[in-house]
Amino acid sequence: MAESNSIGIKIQNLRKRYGEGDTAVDALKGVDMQVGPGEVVGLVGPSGSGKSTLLKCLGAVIEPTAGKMTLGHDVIYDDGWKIPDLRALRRDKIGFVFQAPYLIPFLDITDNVALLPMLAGRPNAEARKRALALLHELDIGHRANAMPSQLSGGEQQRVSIARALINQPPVILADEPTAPLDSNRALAVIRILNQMAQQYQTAIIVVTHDEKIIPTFKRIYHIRDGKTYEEPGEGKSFL
Ligand SMILES: Nc1ncnc2c1ncn2[C@@H]1O[C@H](COP(=O)(O)OP(=O)(O)OP(=O)(O)O)[C@@H](O)[C@H]1O
Repeated sequence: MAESNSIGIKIQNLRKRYGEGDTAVDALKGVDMQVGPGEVVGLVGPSGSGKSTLLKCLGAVIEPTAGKMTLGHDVIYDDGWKIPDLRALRRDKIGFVFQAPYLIPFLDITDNVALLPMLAGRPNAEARKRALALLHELDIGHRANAMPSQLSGGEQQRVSIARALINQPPVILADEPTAPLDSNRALAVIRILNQMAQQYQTAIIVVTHDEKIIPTFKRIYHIRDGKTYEEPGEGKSFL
């Protein structure tokens, strides 16, 4: 479990400029955001507002232009990367959940979840044991030997949440995780994300347009033209 004095995610005055000169695009114009351990917040905004750019910066997929980002206990960026091994950072400190589950079709779901710790050098048996325990927590342990194609879309998304949690990262970035799901399954995914956030003290950012889940957030960051604005959400029960 992440230690309790972790700050989750903190972003300060983050800027991202694509290109240079006349054709430069300022996609992030000084973004501030903070998500505590155990908290799930929504990030919503129109097309082109900077959502993907913000997630890619936070996920250490692209380099910001300026500002500061802290994940868990670590300042990862302060006008330059502060972590020498960005691959290890992405593998160990950040969980990703996407719109599509992107499971590996020729591995059973336990190996799909166990793959990251195996790649990090953990013994296979230990990684599979931990994966199985997580699959049980996500109510899908009874299908542990199934191949991804044998599962429904909602079940596959639960497997992808288990995969995001396997290294117990302080942060999970979820990009439209419920878009293809019907209302009940979308709310089930949000319920699971909230439970897991609490249980593992993970800070979770959910980028979404999904009207089915927006009322469930207690806090929402709106992003417009490269700037974020925080608002209380409705925090509706999703049980
Ligand atoms: N690689 C790039 N080079 C130049 N400009 C880019 C690049 N990627 C994004 N942009 C620009 O940065 C701005 C923010 O784009 P971004 O993809 O972050 O928005 P978004 O909110 O995720 O949009 P959508 O909801 O449509 O995916 C847009 O003006 C976009 O055209």
